[in-house]
Amino acid sequence: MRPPRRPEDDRRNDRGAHPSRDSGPSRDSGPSRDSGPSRDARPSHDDRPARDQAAGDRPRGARPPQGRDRSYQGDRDGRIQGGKPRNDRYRAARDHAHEPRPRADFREPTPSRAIAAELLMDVLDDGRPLDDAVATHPGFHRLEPRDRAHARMLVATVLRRKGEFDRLLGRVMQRPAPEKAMHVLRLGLADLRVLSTPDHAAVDNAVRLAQAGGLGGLSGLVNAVLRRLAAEGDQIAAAAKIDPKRENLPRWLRASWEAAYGVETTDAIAEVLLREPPIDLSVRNPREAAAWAEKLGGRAVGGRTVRLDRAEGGVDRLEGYDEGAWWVQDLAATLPAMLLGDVKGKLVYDLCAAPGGKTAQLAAAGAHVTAVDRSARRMMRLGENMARLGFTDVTPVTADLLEWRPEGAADAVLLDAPCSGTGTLRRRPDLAWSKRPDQVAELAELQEKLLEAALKLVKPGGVVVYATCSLEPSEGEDLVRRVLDRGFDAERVPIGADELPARLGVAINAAGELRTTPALLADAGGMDGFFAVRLRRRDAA
Ligand SMILES: C[S@@+](CC[C@H](N)C(=O)[O-])C[C@H]1O[C@@H](n2cnc3c(N)ncnc32)[C@H](O)[C@@H]1O
Repeated sequence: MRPPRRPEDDRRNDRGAHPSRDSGPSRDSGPSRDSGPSRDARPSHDDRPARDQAAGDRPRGARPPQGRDRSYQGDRDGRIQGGKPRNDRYRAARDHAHEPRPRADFREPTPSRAIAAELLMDVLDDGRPLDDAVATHPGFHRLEPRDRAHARMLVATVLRRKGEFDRLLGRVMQRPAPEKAMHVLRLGLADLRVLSTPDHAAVDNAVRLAQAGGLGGLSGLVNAVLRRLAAEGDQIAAAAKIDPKRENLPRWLRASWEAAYGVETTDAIAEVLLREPPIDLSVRNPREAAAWAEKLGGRAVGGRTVRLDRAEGGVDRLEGYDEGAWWVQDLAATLPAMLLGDVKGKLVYDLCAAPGGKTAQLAAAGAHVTAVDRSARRMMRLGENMARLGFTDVTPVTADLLEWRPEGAADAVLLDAPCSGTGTLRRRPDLAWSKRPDQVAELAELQEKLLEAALKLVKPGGVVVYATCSLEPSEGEDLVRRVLDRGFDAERVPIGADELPARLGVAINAAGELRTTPALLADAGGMDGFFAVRLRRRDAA
């Protein structure tokens, strides 16, 4: 079913803040999962070597570029079709992943669409993380806030629906168009099928966009394809059994989730991933969550979260931002720090801490926090965030956890390990098309080492909470089992439902670990997929 049309000719999405993790330097591009406690509107660059970044937790890794001439079909498993061998192209993209490249691929028909098309080229063709592409696109930042939000919404919609759109296009096109034209068509479908733009405006905009992109020779094709899909899209989708929740995940990801969670839950997750997520704010004083919800026109969910549908003009324009009353953090991302229990007055090592969402939680709870991260750039953000929030009892350390040797052990440790981020696809839909299974395996190796290092940094009898924002068991449940089976001097301390906010007890698995998925509390807007386990280092004999 298509959503009802809105009457405006060229509907601009009016969500002021598009939540995405570290989503670029404008204040109207809000952050998300644990984008850290600032307005979080900065590029998610970090300064690790390119190779590590590619394997890192955040969308650092350039995906294998897919070539502008890639076919519109058959890329759901991320395979490259034709062109240079994948590794060369991947390496090339990775080496240049952080270079801002001025785009001038499209002259503007409507500025937000031209920029959306260029961002799609950055992300899907050149393998750049969306947040980075947005952060470094000069034209994007020259747009009015409303147009920026619209451009982001268009890009996110295409990234969320790419599988479905490509199948639809495949039903009506005899052969693939050049990839640049495919982006124009995908944007047209975003308008037509999701964003409720009236048919004639959607088609017209796409034709003008094609012309503006030097694709004038294909404007007839764009016109014909989109007109046909405007008129018959629903019937064509039904006849071809194109089900959005089944089409929009790469095959390997779907297979991984079906194996871990079953088909029904995977469908439910996929369904949530189609929707724009809410903006979650963590309130400094959890007792004030309801009051802040009322002030900001949101609703209180979980322990300390205020959930907003939108933030007109950006989160940093909201009341409470300047005074540091809250920070942006997905509801699920608030849970791992809660598992440390009462940390007041304790020395806590927050490992892999930047940009500081969990550091802020620990500091707000009265812990003496040492926040360690190897990324100088992200640590700078952590420093800014702590300054805005007024937390003075945080000691920042820029260091590689695998080499860090503090003077003493901590009372408690939180390790929020770098991961594939597949739990955060609601806010970072580009990850679906950039992550690959071999990267997940590489990350699991790193996570194991980091967990072993973390266990050595807590006093005997102290607890370590290990967390990732991944839905892959290889970065969560399986990894912990492996580490414990190897005879590590640690044991799980099962999580109790009474330690979690209401309705989240269901997220505790049989081993007493936390496993959230985006389908949890779907009726209230869902949450990121997170894994967390609490381990106690055994007392020395
Ligand atoms: C999931 S993010 C942390 C998010 C953060 N805990 C928060 O709540 O805002 C993972 C972090 O791990 C850091 N990291 C990756 N490898 C590391 C290592 N070997 N040593 C220290 N930090 C590392 C990355 O720089 C990144 O900031």
